[in-house]
Amino acid sequence: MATAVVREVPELDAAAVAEWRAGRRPLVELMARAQRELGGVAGFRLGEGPPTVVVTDPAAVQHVLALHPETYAKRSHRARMLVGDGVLSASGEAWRNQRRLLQAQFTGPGMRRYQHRLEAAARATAERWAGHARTGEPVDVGEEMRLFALDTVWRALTGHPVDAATAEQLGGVAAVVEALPSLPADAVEPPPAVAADLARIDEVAHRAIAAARTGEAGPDGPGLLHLLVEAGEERPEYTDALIRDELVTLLMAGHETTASTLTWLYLLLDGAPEARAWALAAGPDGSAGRRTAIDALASEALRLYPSAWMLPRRAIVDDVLLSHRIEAGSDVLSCPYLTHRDPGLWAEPGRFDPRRFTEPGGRPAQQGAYLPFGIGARACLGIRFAQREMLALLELLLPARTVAFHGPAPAAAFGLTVRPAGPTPATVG
Ligand code: HEM
Repeated sequence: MATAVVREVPELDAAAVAEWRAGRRPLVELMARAQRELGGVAGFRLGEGPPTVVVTDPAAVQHVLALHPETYAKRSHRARMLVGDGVLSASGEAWRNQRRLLQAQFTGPGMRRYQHRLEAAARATAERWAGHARTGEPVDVGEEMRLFALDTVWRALTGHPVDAATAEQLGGVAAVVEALPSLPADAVEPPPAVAADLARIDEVAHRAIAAARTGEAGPDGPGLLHLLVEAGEERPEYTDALIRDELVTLLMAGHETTASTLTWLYLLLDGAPEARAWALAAGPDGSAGRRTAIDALASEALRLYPSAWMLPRRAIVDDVLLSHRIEAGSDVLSCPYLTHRDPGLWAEPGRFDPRRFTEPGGRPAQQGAYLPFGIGARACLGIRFAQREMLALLELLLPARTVAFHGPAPAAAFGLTVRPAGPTPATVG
């Protein structure tokens, strides 16, 4: 039987890495160069030890994330400062149990319970935008979307709409998410500004936990937080610390991502007004045709700007990945952002065209070629939640309101998520 030849991962040379370091450019640029020059499994060395491996080939992405999660362990070192032992960063048996408890809330009957809360949050935003349109006062679209996404997840968690003071305090989540990637990899203590934000977030979390324990359920019935508090009554592992971590995890994973996707979508529509017209022409209000088209708008925004643009893992044993030798200890970085823009997979990858998601053959058939929500056991827990909340909002806003940005779209900032690097002021019409 023929044995496949196993070779080393091709690597950028030290000069390329030194040039990148000297330019103080974001990591995504070095990753993009590795992919461009060396292909879908490519490496570079950032220090002593094994190389960092960038994985963009769909079959390799599938291997790492979906087929061999036990070989490629999730690495959430920096995120842990914010989300502690929550389901996003937990591992092994603890992760399995935590995921099982939450999973039911995000599928079938659980999701049905939250549907009208998503819709209520969407209506509240649509009403606010109607006010902005009347007064003509400028809005920051990114901030508006953050408020919407926060309100949605807060209603799911607590049963109550988010109040202004809580929303203000939780602004720290965005600040922490922004600050974390620039901390040294071995940082144990957060710097003072991050520590202050974390303290404010903790205060909100502990207040919400106390309210879930003693207070009344919200007007929409109990929230997900009540479920966690109840779990704490029966299962010793659900301490207040873990309930806090789970709450902050859901707040972070569940609002930064959706908010930046919606903001990117509006920025992209600004450059492609025909796409909005196409979606509105796909069917009347509330029709299946309109919904499919709106989903396609969101899918295409997530192709160009997948909020979780990089999915880091660490090889915990030696492996062979598409005939490349992977050494135990290597950082293996899947990168939906680069896979989604690979010209070998996508026609005219830089162009915003939602029809890719509605027309036959519009997108690559390979698994692993499109993964804004990740793939495999650690894929996003909130896929349906995110899709439904975005649909609920866009069904109301797209036909009713126009958005005129006051300047060109900001560049992308690649932190834990990919966000617009600056404010996004606009007038709503
Ligand atoms: C457009 C919006 C969203 C995007 C693009 C997104 C993307 C992702 C991705 C790519 C992962 C996998 C990370 C990895 O493999 O390392 C993930 C995990 C996760 N997401 Fe989302 N997400 C979104 C919205 C949400 C929402 C609304 C929630 C909850 C309300 C949520 C909760 C989670 C959780 C808890 C995990 C960790 C799952 C685990 O490790 O078992 N996400 N998300």
